[in-house]
Amino acid sequence: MCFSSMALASKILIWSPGKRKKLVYQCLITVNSTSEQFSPLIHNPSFRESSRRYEAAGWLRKMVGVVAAKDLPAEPSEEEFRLGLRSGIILCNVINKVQSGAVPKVVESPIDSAMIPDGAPLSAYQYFENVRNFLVAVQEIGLPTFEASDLEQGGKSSRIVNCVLALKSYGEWKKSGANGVWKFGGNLRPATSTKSFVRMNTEPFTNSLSRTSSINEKSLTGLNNEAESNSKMSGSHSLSSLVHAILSDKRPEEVPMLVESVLSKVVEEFEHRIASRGGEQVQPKITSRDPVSQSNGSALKFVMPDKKVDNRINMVTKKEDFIQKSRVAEQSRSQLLRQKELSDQQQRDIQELKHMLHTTKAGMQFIQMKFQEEFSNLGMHVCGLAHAASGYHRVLEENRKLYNQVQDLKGSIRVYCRVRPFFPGQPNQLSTVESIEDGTLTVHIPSKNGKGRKSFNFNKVFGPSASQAEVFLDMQPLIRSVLDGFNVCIFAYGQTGSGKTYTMTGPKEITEKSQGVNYRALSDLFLIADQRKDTFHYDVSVQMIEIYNEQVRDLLVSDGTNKRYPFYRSFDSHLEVLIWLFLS
Ligand SMILES: Nc1ncnc2c1ncn2[C@@H]1O[C@H](COP(=O)(O)OP(=O)(O)OP(=O)(O)O)[C@@H](O)[C@H]1O
Repeated sequence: MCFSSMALASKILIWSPGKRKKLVYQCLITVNSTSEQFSPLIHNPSFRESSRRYEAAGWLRKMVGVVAAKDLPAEPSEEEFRLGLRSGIILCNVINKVQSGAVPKVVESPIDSAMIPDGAPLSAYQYFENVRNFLVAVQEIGLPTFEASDLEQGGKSSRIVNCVLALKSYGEWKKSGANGVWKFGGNLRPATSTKSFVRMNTEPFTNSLSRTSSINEKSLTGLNNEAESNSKMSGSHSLSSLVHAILSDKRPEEVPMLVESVLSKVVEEFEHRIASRGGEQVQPKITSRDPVSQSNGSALKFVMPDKKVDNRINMVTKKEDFIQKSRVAEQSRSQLLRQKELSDQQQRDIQELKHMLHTTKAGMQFIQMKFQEEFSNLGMHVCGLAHAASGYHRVLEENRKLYNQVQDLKGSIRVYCRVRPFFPGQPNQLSTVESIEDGTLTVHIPSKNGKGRKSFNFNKVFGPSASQAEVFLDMQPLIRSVLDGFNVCIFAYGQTGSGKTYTMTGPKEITEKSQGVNYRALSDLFLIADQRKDTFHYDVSVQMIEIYNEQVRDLLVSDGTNKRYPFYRSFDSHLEVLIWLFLS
């Protein structure tokens, strides 16, 4: 086979939604061929290099036309060659002519790249898209590649030349009908670089991978079968040989799909291995026992740069672990901080509560002590009161006895005299009352020649100016004796119109001031009964009778049928008793 080496590369994007993290693993599969050496075209190195460069430049100019290739001289120096191709436009346009659509989009810069001094930064689009897409396309076809840095100052133009001549050879082979096995006789050097190229705009690329997977499965199966038979034939396990043997009779359009399907298998394997890293340490190497090679039946064997891949995976894993650990540590640190703050706050609260409890306890003890003190004082007061009450009752009893003794001493029968004033209309008439001195009333008797007079003694004599209140004041002590169990009788007598009713009841229109003895006596009795209600209970009843013509009549009988009282008492006929009070 013609290739001394072939580099296949792909970038695997693994989306880990749980960790919200995008991990990019780069996988390089280098397939080393059996060392098949090709004879150099020309033994003089410098001549050989320049003639090859001229050949490459001439072919490129021919392919794009001299106008488009104005920056690329026909026989360029190494620098001219490099500068002419630096923008990647010529390379992309040429490869598109060799294989239509190899670079889907060529970025044409309005800036003249020739005007850009060497070392000046090119447009990012030109640099990354054009050159990179060209290199990806070259890889996909299976041609030798170069480094993007080879287009910069100090880069190796020989690798660019080699790539261009390989592209030329491939183009001529296709033009001739793609019969037989395509051979390239260029001076190829093994691709030692581990750099890979990824077509810009990776999304469509990955979409195409998934879209063509079913087709590629079939192709891959066929590829494996063919590879197996080829490997038997050659007796070698060179993947390069096998791949090229298979690719040789494939149409160029199918090649990228086949390569993609191989890469998709690699991606699956990597995903599988990355996933299996969660539970156990990674099985580092993809060998012939790995699922990819086994499922393919596997004459197709990938000899991977396991150590590098594993190292990178380990590094990424370690980095992940480190990030994860530092995040966990950060979280636990902040959690600890929060817990500490919470704990401090709780400690402060506890101290405050303890202080409050202590204060409340002291307050309660003080209140309890005060309460006990007041309780004992109250007990003493109650005892004193009880003692005083018993003493009071004793004193009250003595007082009552003394009071009633005084009443007795004053006389159990008392006689009072009240002189009525003249009626209105008799102011000029002479009064028979000569004088009133204490209990003595002196009256004039005209029949005895102006000398006739007579004195009468009473307990007390009330003159015409005496008020109702003054009259009652002398009777009040006797009425109060009723509440101590003494019987009292008050009655009035006198001739008609002398003022009995007025004294005992009051005038026709009674006011508080003109109330007579009956009203005042009853009010006084009820007042004292109310004052003594906690000590004594009194029942009060009233009876009103009339004695007239030696007949006693009950004045409170409402139906009037039996007004006559059932008993008779003999009174002097000239006495008229208005009110008989029974008080108990
Ligand atoms: N101290 C007094 N001050 C003013 N007016 C009085 C006084 N005493 C009696 N009177 C008046 O004298 C009149 C006769 O009094 P009263 O009716 O009390 O006499 P009496 O003795 O009850 O008569 P009788 O025996 O006919 O019932 C009444 O108009 C009364 O208002």
